[in-house]
Formats: sequence, structure tokens, C-alpha cells
Amino acid sequence: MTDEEHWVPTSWRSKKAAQTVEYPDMAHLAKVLDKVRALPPLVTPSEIERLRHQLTLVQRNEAFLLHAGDCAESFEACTQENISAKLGLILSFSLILIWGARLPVVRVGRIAGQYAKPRSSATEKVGDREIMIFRGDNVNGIHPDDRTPDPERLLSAYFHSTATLNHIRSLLISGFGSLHHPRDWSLSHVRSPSLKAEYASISEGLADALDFTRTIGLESGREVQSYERGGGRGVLGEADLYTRYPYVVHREILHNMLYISHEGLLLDYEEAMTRRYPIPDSTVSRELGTPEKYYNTSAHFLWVGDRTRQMDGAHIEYFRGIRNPIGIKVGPSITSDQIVTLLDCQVTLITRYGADKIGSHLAPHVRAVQASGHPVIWVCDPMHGNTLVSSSGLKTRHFGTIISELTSCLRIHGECNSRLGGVSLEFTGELNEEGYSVTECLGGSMELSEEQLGLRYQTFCDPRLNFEQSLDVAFLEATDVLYSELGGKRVDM
Ligand SMILES: O=C[C@H](O)[C@H](O)COP(=O)(O)O
Ligand SMILES: C=C(OP(=O)(O)O)C(=O)O
Ligand SMILES: [Mn+2]
Repeated sequence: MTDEEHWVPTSWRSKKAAQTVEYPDMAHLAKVLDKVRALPPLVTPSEIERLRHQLTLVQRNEAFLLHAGDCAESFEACTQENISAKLGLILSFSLILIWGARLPVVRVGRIAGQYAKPRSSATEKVGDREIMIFRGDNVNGIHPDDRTPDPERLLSAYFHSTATLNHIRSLLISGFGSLHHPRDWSLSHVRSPSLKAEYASISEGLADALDFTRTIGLESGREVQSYERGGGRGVLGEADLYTRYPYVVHREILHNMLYISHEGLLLDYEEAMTRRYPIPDSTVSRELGTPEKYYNTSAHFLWVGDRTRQMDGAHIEYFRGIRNPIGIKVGPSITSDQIVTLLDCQVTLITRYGADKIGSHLAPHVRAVQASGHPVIWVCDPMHGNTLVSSSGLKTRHFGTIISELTSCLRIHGECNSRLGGVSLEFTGELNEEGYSVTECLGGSMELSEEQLGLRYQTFCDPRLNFEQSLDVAFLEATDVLYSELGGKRVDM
């Protein structure tokens, strides 16, 4: 992706866009986009630059990237309970990873804007009617009678993203990330006694580590005044695991932050949220001539999906011009040459081949990138290549297959002298009204069966790991076997 000079946010309009949405009233769309263009940015260039910097640490094996959240957010699920459950799961997951790897974790949520969905088919059959498929809450409604694309939904997406992000920021600033009360890790759902013993030893180690950090924090005379009484957010009052090594990097990354991301699918909206600013650097006073760049201010991180990354298509054209760090989904159909052509900006390659295909595709792709000399971050998405339809007709994924792709991915990177820099997961901490987790993926330590899938199947698109299954992934990744392959280090505290 080169030749930034001849790029403007509208350049994509001369190219063909896959997965386009046909609006019946284009004048209405234009009016909505004018309004979006006038609304304030959701994220700032400073935050985007900060993420760029932190991703260079991931590239240098000094941090690990966790990219996770919903397949599709919905407007209806934008509630206090759901947002805190999602944030809680991301923080719990990253805490286990930090403890297991002794590596800081850069957290990027699929949240506060992850509404639009690319679909395999443009229509679906409902009864004897052929209707437009649901494309996400920012396009049309899930109800079969509400499938006509409505531009007002773009505005609604902006405001739901804003509300979500505002609540995330307030929760983090108010100490929600406090490590003293991680959510229920009772492990009562774990069926296998040996797995339970393994998990219990990890959570005890973690509890000891937290006690230790508390002691260190107090002994060193750190800030003990509460935030409400004017104190700062110190080591103990935020999602900030204080480990001794390498202290500086940890402090810098673990600061109270969750970056937000979504798939950049609806280019009309992405264009309207793209603004030009000088590259900020708060340590340098601004001078005339500071270079200006285009920032997409709707999210810190955006990715191009596997269905929209055509080399000569509109999405790649749009993405090549923005300063945000970007992800590109890499599935079995992309060639090594195409990957290398896409590498000229800060790129995270999110591989999603499927457990049965990764063996033949990943190694050639890694070698081609190595030969090109471009630094990239490799992230494993073990979800999207492993979707299947259960006997009852529900889309699902098997926990075992997810772990199998992740394990193969680690092994193949090791064999190629490369490194897996992160994982990309579809998971949710969402609970139903009685407090039970969703039932969308099979297996895991709770051994969820096909018959149980229908109990609490709540996703709007793809099946997500529930709270317990997500912690299973985190605990498994935190074991010696997986983490030694991740390049993590065990350092006694
Ligand atoms: O999240 C990814 C895609 O949007 C999703 O897998 C497509 O699902 P579909 O095959 O049901 O259209
Ligand atoms: C659409 C998605 O994935 P992919 O493009 O890899 O199918 C997604 O991550 O939700
Ligand atoms: Mn998905």
C-alpha cells in the first residue's frame, strides 16, 4: 500500500466496493453523512499515535496484542450491564495473559462501533420470502420486516459508539479495572478435575501476585489517596498489573486504556469520520510544517475483512491512506504476493485459515513476508475459519477446533522463526437475565453440548466464546506450553 500523496478520503469512490449497501434514498444518505462529518471525533490522533507506538512494542516482542469482543454489536445490547461485562472479560483475559507471559498486553476491543457485517450471501429465505440479509445494526434491522437499509442507522451507530466509549472511559477512570476484585473465577463450571487443578494453581498464583503488588505499592509510598478525594490513578487503582520486568514498558502500556476497533466496511461512514491533523507529539512544540495526516477518528484500529480485501478494490484504496494502525484479515484465498503488496503501512496480519487449512497456508505466507523484509504483527484469529452449522441449524464453533488452530499457529510461527504477536477472538461476557452465560460455541471446560446451544443463543451474527470458555483460552495460553511458544518469560515475583 504506497503512494500516499495521491490519496484523499474520497479516493475509494473510483473503485469497486465489495459488500456494498444500496440505499433507496441517496439524498437522505448525503444529509446523514453531512451531519456525521460535523460531529466531533470519537478518538484523538494522540491516542491513535499511542497505539501505533505500542504496536511497535508488540512487533519487537515486548508486548502481546489482545483483539477481542463481539462479532456484531447491537444497539439494543448497548447497556450498562453489557458494556461492563464486556470490559470485565477483556480485563480478566488480559490479566491472565500478563501473568502467564510476564508480558504487557495491548488491549483492542471489537467494541464501540463494530456494527456492520459482511455476509456470505446478500439475501436469505424467511418462510417463502426472499429478503435482504441482516447486515448489521448500522445498515438494517434484524427483524425480517426491517431489512431495507436506512441511513439514519449510521447516525445511530455514531451515537451508540459514543455512549459505549463514554461508559468504557468512565468505568476505567472510576477504577473498574481495579485488580482487587476480578470477577468470579470460582472455576465451578470446569468439569475435568485435572484441568480444574491446573486452572486453580494459575488463579492462586495470580492472587499472590496481586497481593504482592499491593504490598509493593503501599511500601513504596505510592499514591494512596482515593481518586474521588483528588488522588491520581496509581498502580493499584487501575487495570495496571505492576510487574518488575521490564517495569518501564509495563507502566507505559498498562495505563488505564482500552483501544476500540471495528471492521471498516461502510466506507461512506469511514470517509465522513476521516479528518486531517498534524501528527501530534506532546513532547515537541508544534512548528509550522508539522506533517499532516488523515486519521480515521471513529476508532483507534480498523481492519479490512476477508471478503473486502480485493487488491484493486475500494476498501484497500481507503485503508492505504489513513494513519491508524490497520489489520488485514488473511484467509486461505490470499496469495503470498498479494500479502506482500499490502505491507507498506503499519499492518497487523490477522490470519483465519481454519484449523484444517493453516498447516498448508501459514508457513508460505510467513516466509514471503520475511523475504520482503517488512515488519508486521501476526495475529491468530482462530474463530472465522472454524464456523460450522450444528444439527439444529445454529452457527457454532467448537472450542477444540479453536484451540487447535491457535496451537498450530504458535507451532508454525516457531518453526518459521517468526512470532505470534496476538490473538483475535470473538467473545462476550454478556449474561442473560438470570445471570447465565451465552451458549453459542461448543465444548470448553464446561463441555457445552449441541443440545445446550439453543438455551442462550444470543449472537446477532457469529457464535462467540462465553465468559467461561474465554477464560479457558486465557488459562490455556497462560500455561508453560503455550506461553513458552509465545516467547513469554516466567519471572518470579
Ligand atoms: O463475522 C464474519 C462474517 O460477517 C460472518 O462470518 C458472515 O456470516 P455468514 O456466513 O452467515 O454471512
Ligand atoms: C468478518 C469478520 O471476519 P472475516 O473477514 O475474517 O471473515 C469478522 O472478524 O467479524
Ligand atoms: Mn464474526
